[in-house]
Amino acid sequence: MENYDKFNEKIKDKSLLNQSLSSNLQILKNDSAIIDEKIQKIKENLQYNITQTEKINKELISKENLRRNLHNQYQDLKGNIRVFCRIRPSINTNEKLLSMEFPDEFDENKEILIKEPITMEKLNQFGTNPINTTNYNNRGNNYNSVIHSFEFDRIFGMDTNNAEIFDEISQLVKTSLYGFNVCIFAYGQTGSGKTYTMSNLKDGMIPKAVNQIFDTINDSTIKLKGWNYKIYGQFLEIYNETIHDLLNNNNNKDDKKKKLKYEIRHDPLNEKTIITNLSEIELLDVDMVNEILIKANNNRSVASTKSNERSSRSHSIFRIKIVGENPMTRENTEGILNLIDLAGSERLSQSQVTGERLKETQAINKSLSCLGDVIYALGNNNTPNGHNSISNSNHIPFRNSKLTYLLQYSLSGKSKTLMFVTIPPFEKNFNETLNSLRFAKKVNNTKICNANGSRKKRNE
Ligand SMILES: Nc1ncnc2c1ncn2[C@@H]1O[C@H](COP(=O)(O)OP(=O)(O)OP(=O)(O)O)[C@@H](O)[C@H]1O
Repeated sequence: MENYDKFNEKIKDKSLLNQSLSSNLQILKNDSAIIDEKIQKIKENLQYNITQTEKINKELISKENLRRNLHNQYQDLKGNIRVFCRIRPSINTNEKLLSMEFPDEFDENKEILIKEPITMEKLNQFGTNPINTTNYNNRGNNYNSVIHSFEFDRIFGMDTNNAEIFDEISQLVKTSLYGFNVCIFAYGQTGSGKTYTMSNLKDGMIPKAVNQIFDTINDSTIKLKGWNYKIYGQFLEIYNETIHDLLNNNNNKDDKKKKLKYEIRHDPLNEKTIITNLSEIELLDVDMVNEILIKANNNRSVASTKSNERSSRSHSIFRIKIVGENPMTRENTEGILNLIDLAGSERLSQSQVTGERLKETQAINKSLSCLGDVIYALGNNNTPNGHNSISNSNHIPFRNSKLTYLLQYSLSGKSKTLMFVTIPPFEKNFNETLNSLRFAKKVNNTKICNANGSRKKRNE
């Protein structure tokens, strides 16, 4: 009997335990249902957020593309080939100034008028019936003087400084961040201010352009949009149709011994160009550019006994490669900004020089006229979207000089070109000034496409 009671007691305990367990199980089941419900809600929220992020990313890409397209269209409207004329100031000299007239920067009219200095020879030549005349009062005498007129996109007078000039080209520099190739040339006779415009350490176009590129890529909005950029620099010289590396003095000294060859190689599929063996430096900040400019200048001096003469007789090209990557939008860009200080444009008569000087003269004459021919041919070969096309081109003579061959993909396709024609302010330089302006007029006088594809002819 006692055992029976104990047995009953145990059964009672177990049933109590069972009851407690099943009620706990029920609680757990309820909790689990609540947790499942919460997980489901979190999943739904997550899905909603993913969809929203995808939507925002798509909007971001399309807005970024729209912004880039608008920027590009704005640049297209200004023209794919632009020419700016810059007049150098007269410094510490009593040289007689050339008589020139041009509008101030706010004037719509962009014409420069240059009065031909009167010489007895000219007076005899033109007599009293010149083709293009005006009254020119010189020391009380009435002379008829020829006036030459040229029209450019901008004309900068003697008191314009480099910073004001850079303001005008800063938008163009920006297009290289968007994967465009840009060429900025300085063309003019020796001493007209090409190097001052391009490479002046304080505020030349090279340090200013690099400064702007760094400012833009370090801007927080660019980073927010997901873009990372790397910047690389090369500095080369083309002298007598031969390439020299201005960032590697050993190579220059040992060129012959080591037979290092700097050859231009094109990749037509990707429209990219490399120069074999040429040094390339990753630019990490703007201070590196000043070091590069000083180094390049020293290397130029090593290559020649008379450094000034060498700089006048060769083309120097600062090539900045801007590589952009956006993991958010899975986009990649690569743009090249070429800043080019051309050899002095003064035309030495080939009959008056011999030997090394004759070779130099022929090389400069050939490459500068080839540059003019190429730009002119490209200008007449625009596609309806305003881009120069090589594929549907009539023959464009890129191969006729190292300079144009090297710049083939930077002058055509998705590219922009700007030329500074620099002129000195003196009467004594009149003939060369006229030659420079005529060359620049040929470059500027190309048919260009505006954004809606219609063609207009300039400067007729
Ligand atoms: N806008 C300017 N303001 C002040 N000085 C200038 C300006 N332009 C040129 N110069 C000065 O005039 C001189 C000749 O200029 P620069 O060396 O730039 O000429 P260049 O055309 O590059 O000549 P080269 O073909 O020999 O290289 C230099 O002493 C330069 O500092």
